[in-house]
Amino acid sequence: MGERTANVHDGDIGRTIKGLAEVIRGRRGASPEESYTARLLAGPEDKLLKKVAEEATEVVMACKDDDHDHIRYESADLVYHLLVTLERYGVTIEELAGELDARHR
Ligand SMILES: N=c1c2ncn([C@@H]3O[C@H](COP(=O)(O)OP(=O)(O)OP(=O)(O)O)[C@@H](O)[C@H]3O)c2ncn1[C@@H]1O[C@H](COP(=O)(O)O)[C@@H](O)[C@H]1O
Repeated sequence: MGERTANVHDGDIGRTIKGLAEVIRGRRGASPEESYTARLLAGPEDKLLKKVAEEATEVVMACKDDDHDHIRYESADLVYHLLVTLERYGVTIEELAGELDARHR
């Protein structure tokens, strides 16, 4: 975990998530040898779905340890794998935002 550190951020999570989703979309058709994301998008469905479950479990375990940095790190892994999942199954980031917005308006 230590090789990646938290950056101070301007708080525009929407821009960050959208940018990452665009990078992930751009990996469709990329070389699986060169891109982990391309492997998740084009490889066995179960490989991706197991990663989502595994990363969610890691977030839970970090919470049980009350380990702030680890929670942040594992949550980033989970969000990334969730975004890859949305891309693979054709759910856009705009649809996700619409779903969330509809719940608090
Ligand atoms: N945000 C991420 C990101 N978060 C986590 N990961 C990868 O997710 C994997 C999770 O780590 P694990 O230790 O659980 O798994 P592993 O042992 O490495 O791999 P497997 O067990 O799944 O085979 C690691 O390989 C991480 O590098 C990510 N890989 C890519 N991205 C983003 O995706 C972009 C495209 O990356 P490529 O995949 O290189 O095209 C990058 O620029 C990043 O912005």
